[in-house]
Amino acid sequence: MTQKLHKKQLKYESILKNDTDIEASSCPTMNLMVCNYGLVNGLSRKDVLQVFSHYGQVEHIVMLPFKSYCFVCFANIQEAVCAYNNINGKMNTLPDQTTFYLIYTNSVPKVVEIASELPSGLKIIDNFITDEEESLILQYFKENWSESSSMKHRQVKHYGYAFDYDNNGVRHDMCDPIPKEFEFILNAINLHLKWCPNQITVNKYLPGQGIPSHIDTHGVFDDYILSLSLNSDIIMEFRKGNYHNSILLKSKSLLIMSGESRLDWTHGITPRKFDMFNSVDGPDIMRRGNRISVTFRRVVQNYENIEIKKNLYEILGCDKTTSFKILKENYRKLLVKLHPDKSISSSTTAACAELNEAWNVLKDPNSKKVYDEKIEQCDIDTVVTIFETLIVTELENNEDDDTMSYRCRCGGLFLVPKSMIHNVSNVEPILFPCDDCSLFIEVILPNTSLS
Ligand SMILES: O=C(O)CCC(=O)C(=O)O
Ligand SMILES: [Fe+2]
Ligand SMILES: [Zn+2]
Repeated sequence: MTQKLHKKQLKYESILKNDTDIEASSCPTMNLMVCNYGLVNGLSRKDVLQVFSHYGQVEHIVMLPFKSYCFVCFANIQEAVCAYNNINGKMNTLPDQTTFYLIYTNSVPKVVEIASELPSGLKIIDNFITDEEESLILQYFKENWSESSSMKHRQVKHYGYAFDYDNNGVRHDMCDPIPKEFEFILNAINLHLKWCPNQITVNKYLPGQGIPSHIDTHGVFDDYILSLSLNSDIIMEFRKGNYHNSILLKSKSLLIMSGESRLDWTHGITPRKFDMFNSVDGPDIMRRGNRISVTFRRVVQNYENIEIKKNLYEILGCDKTTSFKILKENYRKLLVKLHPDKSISSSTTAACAELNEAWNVLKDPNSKKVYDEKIEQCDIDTVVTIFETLIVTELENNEDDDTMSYRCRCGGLFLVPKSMIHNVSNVEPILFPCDDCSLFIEVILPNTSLS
């Protein structure tokens, strides 16, 4: 065995021992651990069977939620040896032509289900609409789609009120009214909940796209948040503290969040091309299709009086980090473009007033600071969940690479560029995202002062 392969093997053995308290075996057994593939990197039970059943009778397969390894048990040792010799370290016949690294183990872990109990206040009505109704709405979107906001990870369209992603509130500028084609759904919702939404957000997700974990802003929207799923099933992740429940949303189902599930739990969709779910044989994965969701909310009555209008930075074509000089330049340029002396119309007068208002707040460092804090308050609803707080020596040093890393519980990796650790004078801990899920680690730097 090459030295590199041996090193890998030792690493996998220690992960196995750490995670499951199971020992690797130096001589052949009936059990094989696939060390580098599992549910979290998209391996399904069917894939495992396809590769292994070629060499004997596969007795059972143990897939673990959020793990990048799995286990295969044969009826006898000879078959396991045959599989080991033909598969370990060699390219397999799966469409992605991956290479499995295998070790023999003394036993296999007990099957663990993916936590999927509904948080309190959450309800799902399967088949809330019929196949025909689903087709009608999909057809409507096909013919009438114009994006409201181009988001990095999905397409979005709003009706009733425009959603403002800068403060997770709503804007009072132009927005299409709720189309009459949606009326039958509004009626059905009203029949169920005696509640009528006035704002609709449509999200279009391709496989691999998602939405970060968040709580829909309290105060702006009332107690119900509903989501109708169309065209593809998906798993939505609900998190609160250490709890993490994966909830299956089938197409045509209506998700109703209220109470605790709406106010205290975050919800999000991990950007992946597949989802983990509990099949009758145990945890497995399913591939995603193109999904469209229709979110129904009700903007609270007196929200009209709350003073979060259009983002002031956006008005000036810049953001929080823009320098005073550029801010001023932008203001001048926009003013010249808009000034009512040059083109007289009520809309330019309104735009001009808006521009002056933005400039008046942002030109003064004190009022700018107050405004920045107000925006940050609003941003709190986009929750960052910290997986662990670490010091630098707890990270794995990747010798032939300029990064350090740490394994997430989902099987993904937190990558930390070495330059961030050594050349940064920052005294605050820095957050790094998992490349696979919505968690962050917080890294305490050598020169971070701990209070
Ligand atoms: O796609 C979904 O079902 C949920 C969308 C969502 O959470 C939102 O728009 O706030
Ligand atoms: Fe949401
Ligand atoms: Zn993760």
